[in-house]
Order: sequence, then structure tokens, then C-alpha cells
Amino acid sequence: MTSLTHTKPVAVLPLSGGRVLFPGLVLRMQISVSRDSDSMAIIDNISKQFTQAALVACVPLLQEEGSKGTKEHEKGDLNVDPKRLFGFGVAARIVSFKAVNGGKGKAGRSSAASSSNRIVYAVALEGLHRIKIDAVVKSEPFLQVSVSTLETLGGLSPDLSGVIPKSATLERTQIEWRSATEYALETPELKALGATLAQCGLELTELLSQLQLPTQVLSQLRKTINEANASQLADLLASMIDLSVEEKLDLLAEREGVAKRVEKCVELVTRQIQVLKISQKIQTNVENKLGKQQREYILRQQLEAIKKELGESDAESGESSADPEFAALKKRLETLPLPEEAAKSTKRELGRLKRMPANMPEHQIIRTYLEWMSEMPWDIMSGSDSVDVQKAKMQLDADHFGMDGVKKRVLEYLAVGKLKKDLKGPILCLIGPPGVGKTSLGKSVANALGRKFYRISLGGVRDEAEIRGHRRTYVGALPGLIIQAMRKCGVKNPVILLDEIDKLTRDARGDPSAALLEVLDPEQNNTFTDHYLSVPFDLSQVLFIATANEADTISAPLMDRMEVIQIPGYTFAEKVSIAQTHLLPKQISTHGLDAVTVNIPQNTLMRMATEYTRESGVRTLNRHVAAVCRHLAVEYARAIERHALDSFNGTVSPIKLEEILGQPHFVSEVSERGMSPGVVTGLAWSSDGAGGLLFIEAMKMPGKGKLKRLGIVGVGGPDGDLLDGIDVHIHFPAGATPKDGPSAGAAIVTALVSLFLDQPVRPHIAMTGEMTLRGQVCPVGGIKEKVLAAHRGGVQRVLLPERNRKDVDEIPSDVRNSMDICFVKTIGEVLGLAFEDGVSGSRSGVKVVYESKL
Ligand SMILES: Nc1ncnc2c1ncn2[C@@H]1O[C@H](COP(=O)(O)OP(=O)(O)OP(=O)(O)O)[C@@H](O)[C@H]1O
Repeated sequence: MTSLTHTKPVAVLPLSGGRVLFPGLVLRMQISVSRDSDSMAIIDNISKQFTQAALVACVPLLQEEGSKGTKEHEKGDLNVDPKRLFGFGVAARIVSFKAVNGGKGKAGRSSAASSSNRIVYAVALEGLHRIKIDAVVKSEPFLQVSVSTLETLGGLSPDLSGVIPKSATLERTQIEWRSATEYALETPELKALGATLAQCGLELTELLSQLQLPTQVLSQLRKTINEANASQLADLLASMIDLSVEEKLDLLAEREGVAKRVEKCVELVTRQIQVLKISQKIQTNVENKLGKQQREYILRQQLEAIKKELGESDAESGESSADPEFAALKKRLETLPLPEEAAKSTKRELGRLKRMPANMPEHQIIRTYLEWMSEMPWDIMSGSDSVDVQKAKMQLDADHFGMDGVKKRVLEYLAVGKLKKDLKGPILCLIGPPGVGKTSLGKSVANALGRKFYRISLGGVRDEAEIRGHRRTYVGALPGLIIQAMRKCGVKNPVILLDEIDKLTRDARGDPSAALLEVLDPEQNNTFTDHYLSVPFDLSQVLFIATANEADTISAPLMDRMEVIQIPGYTFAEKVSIAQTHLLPKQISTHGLDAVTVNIPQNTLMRMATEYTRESGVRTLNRHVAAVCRHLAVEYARAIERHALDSFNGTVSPIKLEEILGQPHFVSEVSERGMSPGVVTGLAWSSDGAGGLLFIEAMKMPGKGKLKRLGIVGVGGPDGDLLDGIDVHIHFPAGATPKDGPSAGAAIVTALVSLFLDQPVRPHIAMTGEMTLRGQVCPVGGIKEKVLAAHRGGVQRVLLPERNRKDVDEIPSDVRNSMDICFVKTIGEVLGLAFEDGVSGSRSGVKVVYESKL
């Protein structure tokens, strides 16, 4: 490559900020200069050049480390350090030059009328030729350099002065093209490259046309691409595409010839085309995804804006004429006496709902939430304010037989509530075996108070969210059981029965009993916050009653908040009375037998209770009563069909009972089992709170003496060790009876003693008590249930640990009086009472010796 030295030194116009001017193109820029003498000198020079249509060298500045370059640019200093000049530039003609802030058109000192210290000039420069900077000729008062014109097109060196057009008409557009700026030597290679580049250029124009450029510009661009030679085209396209400063400088200073520059340009333009194509593809994808919903949303927004302009907007009134449901919901919510937080939350959500298109998923979520809010009983009460204790007593008595202790406690509770004018106080927890009327007592309390009743079954609830609800962010979120109950009741003061509170379980999702703590605490539950509603709801007017089968599995903090009322199982006599007074009348009317005389005498009911049921409550008994009523209903219906009503007999004798119910299900096993040595009746207490009999059988089998010696009872025979050649098996028959461990200790020892003595224990005896190694009998739980079970099982003598004496008071007196209840401290006493003649009168010659190993 050769170059032609241009003789006259040229003034330098530095291009900061990564700007590069290519030949053939027009660059518009603003120069901000301070009013110091140096800057003014260059401005003077530039304006002189402008008037003479002379040249400046537009030379890109190399970026400096740090922020110095920026500072210089800000100062608008045209006197840059010569070292920062890039070695190549473009000789340019100044097409226009104007002061824009306060100047008077042409540049010069006269234009410095601005009050500012700086003057901003708008400059338009037309690139003519690539130049190489040979030397800095002068740096004061402004930079002047000597340059060589690069022979870019195969040796033809243009005469710079000759190509400068006389007219300065290029101001209108930046891409206006001047075909006379360079001369192309059309080698075949360059021609081919030029064609390729033109192709690329047209493709680029096509892509740009989608960016909604004015058609005039586009058609001019196409025309120019078609007309320009390869070199011109390369410069034109280079100015149009995204290039880094380095790439621009590389194209500006390309010294290997035009072909190389065009080739590089083809590459860069192709890259730009790819980028545009990819971004267009992404855009189309995104647009498709935006889909119908978003479009509708945007349209709605526009519609709202148009309505607003027309003064028809419903934004102020908040009424959506298009959605009557929304309007109704809003009205309902506005008329509700909502507490402050709830009012705020509903107002906010109403606003959101109004702005949201109906088919957005969140729309439905907000609407459901607002419906919940509108249906909550914020201040609706039921029943009278004051409690009528006498009326409540009558109601409880009418609904339930017996249960005196429980009824008394409930009435006390209500009386205190009446005096205090609210029912705040410990929550009542009814604990007892299944079927003893806990749930129905709760219902009866609600009736007595004239309040609504709702039962929440807590059995199997394992997730905290079931009590306290899910946050609205979850799909399908709902309020918890408590808030659901409140909505269903529709009043603020219902009686809510928390059934089976002992069956709450916990797992990884949290502890539901922890959530219940807040519900059951009278001091806190006026601001119970469900996760779904997320505003406090007042539960302080609710009367909570909990029920459980046993207290052991209820968490201690929960237990602490409740007052426990034990409901024991019923005795046979009580069951018979319940059947007579409640179960039978109900079943008679259920089976349509009101018109006839149904008579189930007491002895029949007693047989039904003793031989057909073995339960603490009255559920099975009720079922049997129902079965009898069904039988009578069939007989009565037949009698009507046969017109022989006289033949119908509504009396059920004990014999007839067997015809109806079949063979008795339970017989008294105690006396039978008590006859054989090694068999003892223990007493069990199952986890559901029911008591039962537990038979323990010990048996000798040939073997190797497998049984650990029990420390307290040395059992030795005349011929040495009793376990020689035998194994002892201890069996607990009646698999259906739930067994608990330690409380059968005394019974197991007694069974072993009975076995080795070969002496049966006395009949109709049962015992319970834990054993220590020293022979002490320790207290056990469930005494009441166990004694009632023993009574039901026909036991006449019960051995109980001495320290359980206090529990016996709770046993109904008729049961206590009908049994021989003995309290024992040691195994010696147990054995003494268990055998008819004590242990001394052994038939086997085996002696029982008590010795303490401690
Ligand atoms: N003392 C009673 N007087 C009249 N009816 C009774 C009495 N005890 C129980 N019942 C009746 O027995 C049936 C069962 O009672 P309920 O369902 O209340 O039992 P529960 O103790 O809640 O049992 P669970 O622990 O299994 O829930 C009810 O129909 C109830 O009316």
C-alpha cells in the first residue's frame, strides 16, 4: 500500500467517546468547549476552515486508563494530548458549524453570549478519505498534523482538494452518500466481494425494515447499496452495524488493501444479520407467549384510559358496570361492619380485583378471598345474651340420663358466664370412653344456650395448615377448620365441639396442636389470625368444648388451657336406665312404632346389656335396641297386612330377645376360668379409655427351665428347683382385649403361684397392680374403668393397689356396694386374698416363701 503525503498541515478534530467517522459518511456531533483561549483558537480555526470549505483531520482518540478521558470530554477540551491520537483518521469537510447555546449562528467569539462558561457547537462533518497521521506539526494553540492519504484503491491517489464538493447539502441525513469520494479499481475479486457485501447489505436492510424505519430512508439505502462500489459499501455498512470501538478502528486502519477490508466487513455484517435474526426469533416467541390474556389486559387498560378521557370512568365510583357480581360483592363488603384491618384488606383486594382481567388466574383467587370475607360472621350473634341456668339444666337433664358430675360442672360454667356476662374461661374438655355421650352433651349445651352447634373432628388432623389455613399464595388455598366452621355457623358465638382432640397427630408439616393453642386461649383468641384470611378474627365469643378418649396423648400446653371433666363408662344399671329413658323412645319413633305399645321390660334390657354388649358407652346397646325395634316393625307391618292387629305383641321378653338377637355374645367368663390352676383375671384399660377383663394363663411345658426367676417370690418345692425340665408359658388369651404392660404384674405373679401350687384362685376375683421387685404393689391408671369392667364381667372381689384407694370414690356407689373391693400393699396380701384358704394350704407340697432381695 502506498500513500500520498498531503503537504499542508491539517487541524485535528479529536473524536472522543469511541466515535469513528468513515469516508463517505456524515457525522453530526456536538462539541462543548470552554471559553479559554486555547479552545477558542481551535474554534476560530475550525470556523475559518468551514468558511473556506477546508479540511480537518477527524482522528479517533484512544481510550485512556481511568476516568481522565471522560473528564476531558466533559471539559470539551479540543486540545488533547497528541499521544492519545489514533494513528489513522479521516480527512473531513466541515459541512455545518453552529453554536447551539446562546451563539449567534456562526462560530466565533461573537457567539459567546451565553452566560455559561462553555459553548456548545453542533458540527456536521463529511468523511472524505482515510488518512494516516505522519507527525504532529504544532500543538499550540491547537493540534495540527501532517498526514498522508492512504491509497486505498490500488494506487489511484485522489486529489483531496478536487473531491470536495462546492455545495454543502448533506445536512439532511447521516447516510447521504457521495459517490465521488473514492475511486474503485474493479478487480474481479473485489467485484465478487462487493457483490457479496451488497447482498448482505440488502438482507440487512430487509431486517431493518421490520424495525419500522421510514420507507424513504429504506429505499434510499437500497439504492445506495446497489450503486456503491465495494469500498464505499464497506464503509457505509460498517457505520450501520453494531461494532466495538476496536472493530471500528480496525476497519478504519486496514492497511492490507480494500479487498481485505471488504472481506472483514462481509464477516461483520453477516454476524449482525445473525444477531438480528436470533433476536427477532426470540421476540416472536415471546410475543406468542404473551398470548390472549396479556393482549386482553392491555386492551382493558386502554379501554379504561379511553373511558377516563371521556369522563365515563368507573374508577372513582369503583362500580364496574360490566360486572354486576363485582358490584354486588363490593356492596356487600361495604355494608359489613368489618374491623379495621379486615376493611383495609378488603378495600385493597377490591381495588386489585377491579383492575385485573377476569380470566387471569389471580382474579378468581382474589374473588374467592373476598367472598370468604363477605360471608364471615363479623358481628352476627345467635341466642339470647344472658344464660338461663335453670333452662339449661332442664335441657341437659332431658337430653342425657345421669352424668350428674358433668352436668353440674357445665351448669357451674354457664352460671359464671351469666354473672360475668361472657363465657370467657377455661375451655371444657370431656374425657371418656367411646359412646358415653361426650359429643351429644356438647350438642345439648348448645341447645341449652340457644346457640348454633358445630362439630370439628380433629381425628387424624396432622397439618398445622388444616387448623390455621394456607396462605393465599398456594394454589387451592383455603382457610383452616376453625374459620370454615365460623362461616358455616354464620354467627360469632356458636358452640364448637373440637371432637377427638387426643387424636391430633403431628408430622413434618407442623404441629396442629400448637395452632390450637391460640384458638383455645381466651386471652388470645379475640385476634385469631388464619393464614388465608390474613386478618384477625374474633373467636372470643365462641364456646369451645373439646372431647377426648384419653388425656395421655393431649399435648401438655393444650391440656393446660382446658378444664378436664371425666365421663366414666356406664354401669349395667345406668345403661338400662339410659335405654329406657332415651334410647328406646328414640328408636321407637325412628322405626314408626309410635302408634303401638312397645314394651321392653327391665330384665330384657338388662340381659341385652350384660349378654349382648361389653362396652363402656351405649352405642352397641343402642344398635341392639334398634334391632329389636326393627324386628317389631316387621311383625307390626305383617299384622297390618293380615288385618290381625290383635295378634301383634309389642312386649319383648328375655327369651324373645334371644330369638331376635341370636345367641348371647358374651357370657360371664370369670367363674369358668377361675376354676383352673394358673389362670387369673386381670383388668385392662385400653387406649380408647374403655376398661376390660384380661385373662392370664400360666402353663407348664416340658423344656429347659426357661423363665427368669422373679426376685420377690421364691418358689421352691421339696425336690429342689421347680423349673427343672420344664418351660413356663404365660399366655394372655382374648386377643381382642388391648393389653397394657405393668399393671398386670400382680396378676402374672398370682398366676405363676397358682400354677406351681396347682391350686386355682378363688372364683369371681380380678386384680390389677404393678409389681416391684421387692413385692410392693404400685398404683395403676384407669381404676374406675377397670372396676366398672370387672362389674360388667361378674367379678365379685377386686384387688386394687392401696394407693388407688382415692380413685374408688368416683365409682358409682351401687357398683361399689355390690363388690368386695380389697386394697393391697404387697404381693403377700394379694396371694392371701386370691386363694380361698391362703397359699399355705397347698395341694402340691410346694411352699411359697416371700423374701426381699434388697
Ligand atoms: N347419658 C346418656 N343419656 C342419653 N343418651 C346417651 C347418654 N350417653 C350416651 N348417649 C347416647 O349415646 C350415643 C353416642 O354418644 P356420643 O356420640 O355422644 O358418644 P361419644 O362419647 O362422643 O363417643 P366418641 O368418643 O366415640 O365420639 C348418642 O346417641 C347419645 O345420645
